[in-house]
Amino acid sequence: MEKQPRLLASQLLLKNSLFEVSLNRVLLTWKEIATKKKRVSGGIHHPFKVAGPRSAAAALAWIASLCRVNWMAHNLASEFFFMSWLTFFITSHGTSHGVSVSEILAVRELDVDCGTKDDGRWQKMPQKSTEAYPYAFTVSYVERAWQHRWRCSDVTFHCLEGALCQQWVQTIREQLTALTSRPKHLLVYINPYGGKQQGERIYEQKVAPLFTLASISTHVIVTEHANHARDHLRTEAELKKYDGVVCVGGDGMFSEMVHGLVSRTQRDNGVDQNSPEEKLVPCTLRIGIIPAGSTDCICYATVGINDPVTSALHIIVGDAQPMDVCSVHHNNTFLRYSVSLLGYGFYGDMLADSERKRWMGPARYDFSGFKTFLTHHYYEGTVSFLPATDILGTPRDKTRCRAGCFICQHNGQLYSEDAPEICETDPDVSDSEYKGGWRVIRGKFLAINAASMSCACPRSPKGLSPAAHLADGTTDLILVRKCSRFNFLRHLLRHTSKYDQFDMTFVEVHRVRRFRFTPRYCQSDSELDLRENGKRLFSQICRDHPACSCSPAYSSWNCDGEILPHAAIEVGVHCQLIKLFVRGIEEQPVFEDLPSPCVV
Ligand SMILES: CCCCCCCCCCCCC/C=C/[C@@H](O)[C@H](COP(=O)(O)O)NC(=O)CCCCC
Ligand SMILES: Nc1ncnc2c1ncn2[C@@H]1O[C@H](COP(=O)(O)OP(=O)(O)O)[C@@H](O)[C@H]1O
Ligand SMILES: [Ca+2]
Repeated sequence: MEKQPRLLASQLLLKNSLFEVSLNRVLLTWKEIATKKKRVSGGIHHPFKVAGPRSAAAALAWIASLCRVNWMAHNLASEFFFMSWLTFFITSHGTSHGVSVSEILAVRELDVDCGTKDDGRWQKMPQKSTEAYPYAFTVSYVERAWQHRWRCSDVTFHCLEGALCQQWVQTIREQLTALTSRPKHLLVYINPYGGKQQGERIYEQKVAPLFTLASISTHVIVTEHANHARDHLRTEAELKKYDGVVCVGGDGMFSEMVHGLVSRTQRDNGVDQNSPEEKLVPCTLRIGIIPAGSTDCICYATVGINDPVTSALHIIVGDAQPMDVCSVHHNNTFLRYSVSLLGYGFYGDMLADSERKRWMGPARYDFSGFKTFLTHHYYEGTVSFLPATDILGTPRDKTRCRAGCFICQHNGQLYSEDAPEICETDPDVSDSEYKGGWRVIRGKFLAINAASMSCACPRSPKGLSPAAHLADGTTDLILVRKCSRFNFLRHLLRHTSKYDQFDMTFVEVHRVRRFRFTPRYCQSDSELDLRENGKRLFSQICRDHPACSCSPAYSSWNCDGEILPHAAIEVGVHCQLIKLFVRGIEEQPVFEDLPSPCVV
């Protein structure tokens, strides 16, 4: 015989505050909880310990037999903890599944009499359960899927009394309203031409329904030209009306958001962006990225996957992750900000070539990457940098920047205390000097890269600098000296394997706070003007042997996917200048005896 809900306990729970009830251990047993909708088929690695069925037939039988949901109000020592952790457990065959309130997306009452709403998210209740238990509500919550993906799952609760049902809904809504970090109003910019030109479709089909479910209102702008979003944010947007801004596109689109927001914040606070030494004011609005670009490095390196649904869910739950931003100057004039890659030589040349092949979509990078590899140009110049000596962590660490990173917290605190820089000298390096704490290296380089974060992306899941941190106030300066094509290929290939790309004689990596690059030959203003207009100069061919076809005098900088025509630049890191609607890459739990596939 089935157990009836313990009404006394449930009434007590709902009449009084959850606080009071938390003093008594309460277990409410609700009868016949039916459908968990949106089941994902096959290959799901569930982060919780779930003993799932092992075959499709067993899975169906198991789903059909999902029989009981127990809402448990725990007797917790800390009341605060209780408030943030109203936990529900779905029990089946002795297994349970807990969901934190902070990961509940929405709660909705169901009109059982009229049948369940069939809007693609709901499923018809079994006739037997609707007759016996005519009231129901559905809780949508975050479920972790494979490789850092998040999905929206639903669980429907049935009961005998309408009032009780409403009280549950109201109580859960109150809990959700108390989560103040969740955005309610968002300003969304869609780049219709990014990546495979799917931005609008991705937003309408995958993201907008989730924002609606979570009662987030949006103002959506489909951009009409490059820099539309940047200029709108910088000058026109009524930012006070919003809890955050969202871009649908790639790294270039994200870069527009950063430029718009950071410039607006500095202007509002009277900060001169042209001064390289100026301390910038952090932005208060968080930025969300719905990946729809070609590389999606920022999204991939902060979430662990470039998946629009996952990113939308991180926005809904109100995640926040601070991020470093580099400012780039030339002759005391502000050029750009960068959050991921600043690359001269290989990545600059590849980007310049790929811009002419935008019609190829994301494949342009493979084509231009291959072509640039074959040209094998090197560039002469001087790199000066201020090593970050007072911090935790090095670019050769085995540990990675993950959600709640201790190194970012520690180094971020150091930065805000304005600790003085101390630089030790290294007498072993023959072609480098030290000048006032700055280290100077001259040479011929195939690539000079600065990675302010790992720069992990689908092409290189560990990234350009796997141990770099999102918010530690430093950038990893990677110098790849002139070497054979074969060795350079080995270095590049190591970005895609478990081998260390820095463990090669012609590669060095330094964790720095500031750096400068000066090409061996000065660029004239006329050269710069022509480059700014996208033209490549004949005068770029080798200065020593004008008739030969060896390396040009200058490359360009790839600044988060935008080309900088100036070769001589000065770069400074601004610790935690912006915040994203992400939490950093979550550690994935280690499974013992994981059923495969495990369906939940
Ligand atoms: C022979 C195998 C070579 C494999 C090399 C893989 C190394 C990959 C490191 C990639 C770092 C990417 C850093 C991010 C750069 C983006 O900002 C930029 C613009 O992105 P988007 O706006 O989405 O177009 N993307 C690039 O510069 C392309 C890098 C692709 C490298 C092959
Ligand atoms: N409506 C538009 N038309 C043309 N270019 C645009 C538009 N909106 C944004 N852009 C520009 O497109 C470039 C690439 O955008 P992005 O979204 O990063 O795609 P991808 O990853 O494919 O490069 C960015 O530099 C951005 O400034
Ligand atoms: Ca950093």
